[in-house]
Amino acid sequence: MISMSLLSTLLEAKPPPLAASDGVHTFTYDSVQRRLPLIVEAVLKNNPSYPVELEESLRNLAAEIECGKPLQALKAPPATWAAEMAPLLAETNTWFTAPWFLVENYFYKRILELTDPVTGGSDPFAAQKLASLAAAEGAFQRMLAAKLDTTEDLERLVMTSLWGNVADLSVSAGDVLVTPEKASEGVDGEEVDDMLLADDTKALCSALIAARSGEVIIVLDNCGLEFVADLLLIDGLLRCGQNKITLHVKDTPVFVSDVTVPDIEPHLSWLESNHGQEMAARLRQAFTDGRVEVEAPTFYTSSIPFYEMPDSLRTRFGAAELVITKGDANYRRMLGDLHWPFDTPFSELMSYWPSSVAALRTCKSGVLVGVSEKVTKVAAGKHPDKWLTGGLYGVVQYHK
Ligand SMILES: O=P(O)(O)OC[C@H]1O[C@](O)(CO)[C@@H](O)[C@@H]1O
Repeated sequence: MISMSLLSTLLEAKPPPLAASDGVHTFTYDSVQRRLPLIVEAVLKNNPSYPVELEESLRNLAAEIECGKPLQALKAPPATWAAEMAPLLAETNTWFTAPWFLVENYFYKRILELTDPVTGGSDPFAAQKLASLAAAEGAFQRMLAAKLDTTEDLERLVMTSLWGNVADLSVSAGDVLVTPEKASEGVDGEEVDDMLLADDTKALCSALIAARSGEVIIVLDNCGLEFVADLLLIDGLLRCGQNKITLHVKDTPVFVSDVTVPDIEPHLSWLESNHGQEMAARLRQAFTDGRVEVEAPTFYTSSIPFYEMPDSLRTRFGAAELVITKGDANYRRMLGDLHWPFDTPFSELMSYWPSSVAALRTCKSGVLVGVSEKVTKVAAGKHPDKWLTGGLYGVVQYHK
């Protein structure tokens, strides 16, 4: 049942959004001031054929961010962006004072604004995405050895998809992360239970089984190991008789490694060249006969929170039995990227969602809900610097 009123009540005491101005020692500040310029550097390094003028304009963008200059209007803003930016421009917000979620999404629009006219719309992160896929090889072979391509044990597949989210290029500022092993360890590893701050896996798997005759929408996140792990889950669901799965991907490159439509085929071919031929054949068949479809709503490259989703998306979600969102940035969008107290109940906040919904996410930002103080204390005690933002811990959260 949709309850906007509960959310409205919670939003009356709306916590502030995360922003770099939270403090120079925060992860958020570091993300903007140091890591966004590094992402620009990685684009330059991975695109050696860019003309000198483009290199210079990208370097200027990095310099603008580093010293927290005021945000500028986008040159040809996509539909919603003019409205998203207007109040911030009116108040002369800077890279540091504007809400972090907007700043990050805006950053990728600024990159494309520079690269698209010169490259005809080539993905500036294409080389990094391919490198991350190549780096997934060892983990994928371990997943095959663990028979994840034949199991119907949804809990294992959900865990694998969750831990696939560890490998993320925007967190590592564009370098391939060195820990894809984590995803395959996550398959069976005993220590994994300790690494889950919230675990609704069983409820989610029951919901998946109950949803078999309907549609499941999966809001994808990263290319490389994460999407490979997601494909294992998708294949497993199909083998369990799932009638329809719709993949929601980004309409334009964002957060370095997020899946866009052109990224899908290289992943299927990669499976074929890496001992995953049978799985790839099953997936190709499902794409052909329409059991798997792909949609790329422009909403996902806006900075708008899910609770303000357009009616078109609300209707899409409402028609599905279950929506699964992957990754940290989608989690932040679900929660408006606000400083909610960590023990705010997930289900209460998600009461606005028009269907059942689950979040599979490793913790890579200061946004977290649905976790008791006791649990956060233990995690913070063990890994004071990393527990909240280092991708060490994960959550599987489900709202019916
Ligand atoms: O790929 P994911 O899991 O969405 O993570 C991306 C995360 O990385 C970051 O870029 C880290 O700064 C966050 O903004 C974002 O939440």
